[in-house]
Amino acid sequence: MPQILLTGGAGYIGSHTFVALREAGYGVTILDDFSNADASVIDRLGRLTQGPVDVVEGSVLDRALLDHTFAEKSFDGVVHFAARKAVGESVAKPLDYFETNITGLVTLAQAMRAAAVWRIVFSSTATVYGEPEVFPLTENLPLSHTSPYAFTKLTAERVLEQAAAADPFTVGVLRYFNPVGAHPSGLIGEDPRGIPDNLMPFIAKVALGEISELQVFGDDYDTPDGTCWRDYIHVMDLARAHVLSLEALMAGRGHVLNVGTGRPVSVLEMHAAYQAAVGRDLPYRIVDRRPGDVPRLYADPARARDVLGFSAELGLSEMCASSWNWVQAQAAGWRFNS
Ligand SMILES: O=c1ccn([C@@H]2O[C@H](COP(=O)(O)OP(=O)(O)O[C@H]3O[C@H](CO)[C@H](O)[C@H](O)[C@H]3O)[C@@H](O)[C@H]2O)c(=O)[nH]1
Repeated sequence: MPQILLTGGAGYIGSHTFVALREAGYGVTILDDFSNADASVIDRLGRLTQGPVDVVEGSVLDRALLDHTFAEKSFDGVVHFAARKAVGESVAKPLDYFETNITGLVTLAQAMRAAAVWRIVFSSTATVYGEPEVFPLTENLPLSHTSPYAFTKLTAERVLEQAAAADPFTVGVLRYFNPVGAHPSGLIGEDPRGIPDNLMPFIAKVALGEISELQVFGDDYDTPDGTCWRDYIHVMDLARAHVLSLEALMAGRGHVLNVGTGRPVSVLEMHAAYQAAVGRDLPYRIVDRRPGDVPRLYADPARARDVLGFSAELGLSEMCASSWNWVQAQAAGWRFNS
């Protein structure tokens, strides 16, 4: 059984990828410092995969811990999620983002090099395309950054590219578009702390009655209904893309790929789909544009299909239904009773 080190494996995308990897027959060890994840996720992963969950608690900045972890087990590859991911926070605390997202990656890559573990799947983001003007987005477009967060992801991509030019790393870079939804069991999902920044968790809180209304940030964009277009991808599809990415790395094929559906969805379309999943109207109000938002962002998913055989299978209704299932399960309090 191939063994994978999954950094950030207790987080939102990491936890779903844990399940997908276990179901695909991989042995998985999670490395997580639980700075943005609840420790109860581990029990739930155990329930979902009906087995023990190997966890190392700590940071990718801890070189001694990484060396110890790589010495304990012979790993065939690493899937690296552990990072900070809030764009707004990155503007306020850029150095924290550089430390975790860039120094963390370099420390991990150094430890991998020392242990001769050469395969890595890296979590990147569509924000590396900056403020694009050509759509859909193909991987060969020029890259830029409009926030410290985007800078860290772009820099990390380049760190890996240059490391792979010198040492035998095989690298899979996955540029996620907008991950949403949850595992159909309702046992794992996105668990943002405090008031969410992102659209779907925000609508979910409106549906739960925790927030009175959705604020739609601008309806005067150059899109059919005036609200921004994004490429939302179900986290279950995204998790599956990581398994396929690892398989390609095992076959010696590095890659840089968009992971999206290629189908843009407006804010109002997402709101309507969530209402349909919930079965009642959810209040919203149009407010001013949010600074920094780009009107359109959606993938050309062709390369991921050609290179990995990956296509997103789940649509907007499954994204909304699974999110609603998850937030209701959480609200019902099972997480405290499990
Ligand atoms: O309360 C809200 C929240 C969001 N939106 C709108 O919904 C759309 C999606 O916003 P999100 O915050 O959910 O997602 P973003 O596309 O802004 O950003 C996300 O996707 C990016 C890549 O596309 C980065 O990865 C980033 O980290 C991640 O938060 C935007 O038009 C935004 O203005 C609202 O109208 N109201």
